[in-house]
Amino acid sequence: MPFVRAPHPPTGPGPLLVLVGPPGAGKSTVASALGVRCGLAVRDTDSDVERRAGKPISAIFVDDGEPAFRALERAAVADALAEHDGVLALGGGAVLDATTQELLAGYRDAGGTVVFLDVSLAHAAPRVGFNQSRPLLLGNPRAQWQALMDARRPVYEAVASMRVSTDGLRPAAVAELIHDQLTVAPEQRASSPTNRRPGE
Ligand SMILES: Nc1ncnc2c1ncn2[C@@H]1O[C@H](COP(=O)(O)OP(=O)(O)O)[C@@H](O)[C@H]1O
Ligand SMILES: O=C(O)C1=C[C@@H](OP(=O)(O)O)[C@@H](O)[C@H](O)C1
Ligand SMILES: [Mg+2]
Repeated sequence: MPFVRAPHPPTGPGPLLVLVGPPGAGKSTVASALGVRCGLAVRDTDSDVERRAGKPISAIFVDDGEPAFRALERAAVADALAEHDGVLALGGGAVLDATTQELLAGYRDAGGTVVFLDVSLAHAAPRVGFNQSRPLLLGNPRAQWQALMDARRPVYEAVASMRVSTDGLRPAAVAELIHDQLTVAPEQRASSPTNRRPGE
Protein backbone atom coordinates (compact mmCIF):
# COMPACT_ATOMS: atom_id res chain seq x y z
CA MET A 1 0.00 0.00 0.00
CA PRO A 2 1.48 3.41 -0.87
CA PHE A 3 2.15 5.97 1.81
CA VAL A 4 0.00 9.01 2.20
CA ARG A 5 2.82 11.48 1.86
CA ALA A 6 3.50 14.07 4.50
CA PRO A 7 3.91 17.58 3.03
CA HIS A 8 7.28 17.99 1.40
CA PRO A 9 9.90 20.31 2.74
CA PRO A 10 9.58 23.43 0.60
CA THR A 11 13.25 23.65 -0.36
CA GLY A 12 13.61 20.24 -1.99
CA PRO A 13 12.14 16.78 -2.31
CA GLY A 14 13.25 15.57 1.14
CA PRO A 15 12.87 12.06 2.57
CA LEU A 16 9.45 10.65 3.27
CA LEU A 17 10.71 9.45 6.60
CA VAL A 18 13.90 9.66 8.69
CA LEU A 19 14.81 6.96 11.23
CA VAL A 20 16.90 7.82 14.30
CA GLY A 21 17.84 5.88 17.44
CA PRO A 22 20.71 4.02 19.08
CA PRO A 23 22.77 1.22 17.57
CA GLY A 24 20.70 -1.95 17.41
CA ALA A 25 17.38 -0.11 17.28
CA GLY A 26 17.02 -1.51 13.77
CA LYS A 27 17.21 1.73 11.74
CA SER A 28 19.02 0.17 8.78
CA THR A 29 16.94 -3.02 8.81
CA VAL A 30 13.58 -1.30 9.25
CA ALA A 31 14.45 1.21 6.53
CA SER A 32 15.02 -1.69 4.13
CA ALA A 33 11.82 -3.41 5.25
CA LEU A 34 9.83 -0.22 4.70
CA GLY A 35 11.45 0.23 1.31
CA VAL A 36 10.44 -3.27 0.20
CA ARG A 37 6.98 -3.02 1.73
CA CYS A 38 6.15 0.33 0.18
CA GLY A 39 8.33 0.38 -2.93
CA LEU A 40 10.41 3.27 -1.65
CA ALA A 41 14.07 4.05 -2.21
CA VAL A 42 16.24 3.46 0.87
CA ARG A 43 19.32 5.37 1.94
CA ASP A 44 21.58 4.90 4.95
CA THR A 45 24.07 7.62 5.88
CA ASP A 46 26.53 5.03 7.26
CA SER A 47 26.69 3.43 3.80
CA ASP A 48 27.12 6.85 2.19
CA VAL A 49 30.03 7.65 4.53
CA GLU A 50 31.69 4.29 3.87
CA ARG A 51 31.35 4.71 0.11
CA ARG A 52 32.80 8.21 0.17
CA ALA A 53 35.66 7.24 2.48
CA GLY A 54 36.30 4.04 0.57
CA LYS A 55 36.53 2.02 3.79
CA PRO A 56 34.38 0.69 6.64
CA ILE A 57 33.38 2.90 9.55
CA SER A 58 35.59 0.91 11.91
CA ALA A 59 38.60 1.75 9.70
CA ILE A 60 37.65 5.44 9.56
CA PHE A 61 37.63 5.54 13.37
CA VAL A 62 41.03 3.81 13.56
CA ASP A 63 42.77 5.66 10.71
CA ASP A 64 41.23 9.12 10.94
CA GLY A 65 39.48 9.35 14.34
CA GLU A 66 35.90 9.98 15.40
CA PRO A 67 35.89 13.73 14.56
CA ALA A 68 36.74 12.89 10.95
CA PHE A 69 33.91 10.35 10.89
CA ARG A 70 31.46 12.89 12.34
CA ALA A 71 32.43 15.46 9.68
CA LEU A 72 31.79 12.92 6.92
CA GLU A 73 28.54 11.95 8.60
CA ARG A 74 27.36 15.59 8.89
CA ALA A 75 27.90 16.08 5.15
CA ALA A 76 26.23 12.76 4.30
CA VAL A 77 23.13 13.65 6.36
CA ALA A 78 22.85 17.11 4.81
CA ASP A 79 23.12 15.67 1.29
CA ALA A 80 20.61 12.92 1.98
CA LEU A 81 18.08 15.30 3.52
CA ALA A 82 18.34 17.49 0.44
CA GLU A 83 18.41 14.77 -2.24
CA HIS A 84 16.66 11.65 -1.05
CA ASP A 85 12.91 11.19 -1.31
CA GLY A 86 12.44 7.72 0.21
CA VAL A 87 13.29 6.28 3.62
CA LEU A 88 16.46 7.55 5.28
CA ALA A 89 18.28 5.75 8.12
CA LEU A 90 20.82 7.82 10.07
CA GLY A 91 23.75 6.44 12.06
CA GLY A 92 23.02 6.33 15.78
CA GLY A 93 25.21 9.32 16.70
CA ALA A 94 24.30 11.59 13.80
CA VAL A 95 21.71 13.52 15.80
CA LEU A 96 24.37 14.76 18.25
CA ASP A 97 25.63 17.22 15.65
CA ALA A 98 24.23 20.75 16.01
CA THR A 99 23.96 21.32 12.25
CA THR A 100 22.12 18.03 11.83
CA GLN A 101 19.75 18.98 14.66
CA GLU A 102 18.95 22.27 12.87
CA LEU A 103 18.39 20.49 9.56
CA LEU A 104 16.09 17.94 11.18
CA ALA A 105 14.12 20.71 12.92
CA GLY A 106 13.64 22.44 9.55
CA TYR A 107 12.64 19.16 7.92
CA ARG A 108 10.07 18.51 10.64
CA ASP A 109 8.75 22.07 10.55
CA ALA A 110 8.16 21.55 6.83
CA GLY A 111 6.05 18.46 7.54
CA GLY A 112 8.73 15.77 7.55
CA THR A 113 8.52 12.76 9.84
CA VAL A 114 11.37 11.74 12.14
CA VAL A 115 10.87 8.36 13.83
CA PHE A 116 12.78 7.48 17.00
CA LEU A 117 13.22 3.70 17.05
CA ASP A 118 13.46 2.99 20.77
CA VAL A 119 14.90 -0.18 22.27
CA SER A 120 16.01 -1.39 25.70
CA LEU A 121 19.46 -2.76 26.48
CA ALA A 122 18.06 -6.28 26.86
CA HIS A 123 16.82 -6.25 23.27
CA ALA A 124 19.61 -4.15 21.73
CA ALA A 125 22.47 -6.26 23.12
CA PRO A 126 21.76 -9.46 21.19
CA ARG A 127 21.12 -7.41 18.04
CA VAL A 128 24.37 -5.49 18.25
CA GLY A 129 26.48 -8.45 19.36
CA PHE A 130 30.16 -8.21 20.07
CA ASN A 131 31.60 -7.73 16.60
CA GLN A 132 34.04 -4.97 15.67
CA SER A 133 31.77 -3.05 13.32
CA ARG A 134 30.58 -0.49 15.90
CA PRO A 135 33.73 1.09 17.30
CA LEU A 136 31.92 3.04 20.04
CA LEU A 137 30.81 -0.22 21.68
CA LEU A 138 34.25 -1.82 21.91
CA GLY A 139 35.37 -2.89 25.37
CA ASN A 140 32.21 -3.55 27.36
CA PRO A 141 29.43 -3.34 24.74
CA ARG A 142 26.53 -3.50 27.20
CA ALA A 143 27.88 -0.80 29.52
CA GLN A 144 28.94 1.35 26.57
CA TRP A 145 25.56 1.02 24.91
CA GLN A 146 23.65 1.94 28.07
CA ALA A 147 25.85 4.97 28.78
CA LEU A 148 25.44 6.12 25.19
CA MET A 149 21.66 5.67 25.32
CA ASP A 150 21.33 7.48 28.67
CA ALA A 151 23.22 10.45 27.26
CA ARG A 152 21.42 10.47 23.91
CA ARG A 153 17.82 9.68 24.81
CA PRO A 154 16.89 13.36 25.35
CA VAL A 155 18.32 14.17 21.92
CA TYR A 156 16.47 11.35 20.17
CA GLU A 157 13.27 12.51 21.85
CA ALA A 158 13.85 16.15 20.94
CA VAL A 159 14.46 15.55 17.22
CA ALA A 160 11.67 12.98 16.72
CA SER A 161 8.03 13.46 15.82
CA MET A 162 7.16 9.83 16.54
CA ARG A 163 8.56 7.14 18.86
CA VAL A 164 8.20 3.42 18.25
CA SER A 165 9.32 0.89 20.85
CA THR A 166 10.87 -2.05 19.01
CA ASP A 167 11.33 -4.42 21.99
CA GLY A 168 10.02 -7.84 21.08
CA LEU A 169 8.98 -6.80 17.57
CA ARG A 170 10.47 -8.25 14.41
CA PRO A 171 11.68 -5.67 11.87
CA ALA A 172 8.68 -6.37 9.62
CA ALA A 173 6.31 -5.64 12.51
CA VAL A 174 8.09 -2.34 13.24
CA ALA A 175 7.81 -1.42 9.56
CA GLU A 176 4.12 -2.28 9.61
CA LEU A 177 3.53 -0.14 12.71
CA ILE A 178 5.22 2.86 11.13
CA HIS A 179 3.40 2.33 7.87
CA ASP A 180 0.04 2.14 9.65
CA GLN A 181 0.79 5.30 11.60
CA LEU A 182 1.57 7.27 8.48
CA THR A 183 -1.41 6.07 6.51
CA VAL A 184 -4.10 6.82 9.11
CA ALA A 185 -5.84 10.18 9.10
CA PRO A 186 -4.00 12.90 11.05
CA GLU A 187 -6.87 13.31 13.55
CA GLN A 188 -6.68 9.58 14.44
CA ARG A 189 -2.92 9.74 14.56
CA ALA A 190 -2.89 12.45 17.20
CA SER A 191 -4.36 10.16 19.86
CA SER A 192 -2.31 7.09 19.00
CA PRO A 193 0.36 6.01 21.54
CA THR A 194 3.03 5.59 18.89
CA ASN A 195 2.57 9.07 17.54
CA ARG A 196 2.79 11.16 20.66
CA ARG A 197 5.77 13.45 20.71
CA PRO A 198 8.21 11.84 23.15
CA GLY A 199 7.44 13.18 26.64
CA GLU A 200 3.83 14.07 25.84
N1 LIG B 1 13.30 -5.53 15.59
C1 LIG B 1 14.34 -6.36 15.51
N2 LIG B 1 14.32 -7.57 16.12
C2 LIG B 1 15.35 -8.39 16.06
N3 LIG B 1 16.51 -8.13 15.41
C3 LIG B 1 16.62 -6.96 14.80
C4 LIG B 1 15.55 -6.01 14.82
N4 LIG B 1 15.93 -4.91 14.12
C5 LIG B 1 17.19 -5.17 13.70
N5 LIG B 1 17.58 -6.40 14.07
C6 LIG B 1 18.90 -7.02 13.82
O1 LIG B 1 19.81 -6.33 14.66
C7 LIG B 1 21.01 -6.05 13.96
C8 LIG B 1 21.24 -4.53 13.95
O2 LIG B 1 20.21 -3.92 13.18
P1 LIG B 1 20.48 -2.57 12.40
O3 LIG B 1 19.33 -2.37 11.46
O4 LIG B 1 21.84 -2.55 11.81
O5 LIG B 1 20.38 -1.49 13.57
P2 LIG B 1 20.84 0.03 13.58
O6 LIG B 1 20.98 0.47 12.16
O7 LIG B 1 19.76 0.75 14.31
O8 LIG B 1 22.13 0.03 14.34
C9 LIG B 1 20.86 -6.67 12.58
O9 LIG B 1 21.47 -7.93 12.62
C10 LIG B 1 19.37 -6.83 12.40
O10 LIG B 1 19.04 -7.93 11.60
O1 LIG C 1 25.93 5.47 17.61
C1 LIG C 1 26.94 5.85 16.97
O2 LIG C 1 27.61 6.83 17.32
C2 LIG C 1 27.30 5.11 15.74
C3 LIG C 1 26.36 4.27 15.19
C4 LIG C 1 26.62 3.49 13.97
O3 LIG C 1 25.41 3.36 13.20
P1 LIG C 1 24.17 2.46 13.66
O4 LIG C 1 23.41 3.24 14.71
O5 LIG C 1 23.37 2.26 12.43
O6 LIG C 1 24.72 1.19 14.22
C5 LIG C 1 27.70 4.16 13.12
O7 LIG C 1 27.21 5.36 12.59
C6 LIG C 1 28.92 4.44 13.94
O8 LIG C 1 29.46 3.19 14.38
C7 LIG C 1 28.64 5.34 15.14
MG1 LIG D 1 22.41 1.32 10.92
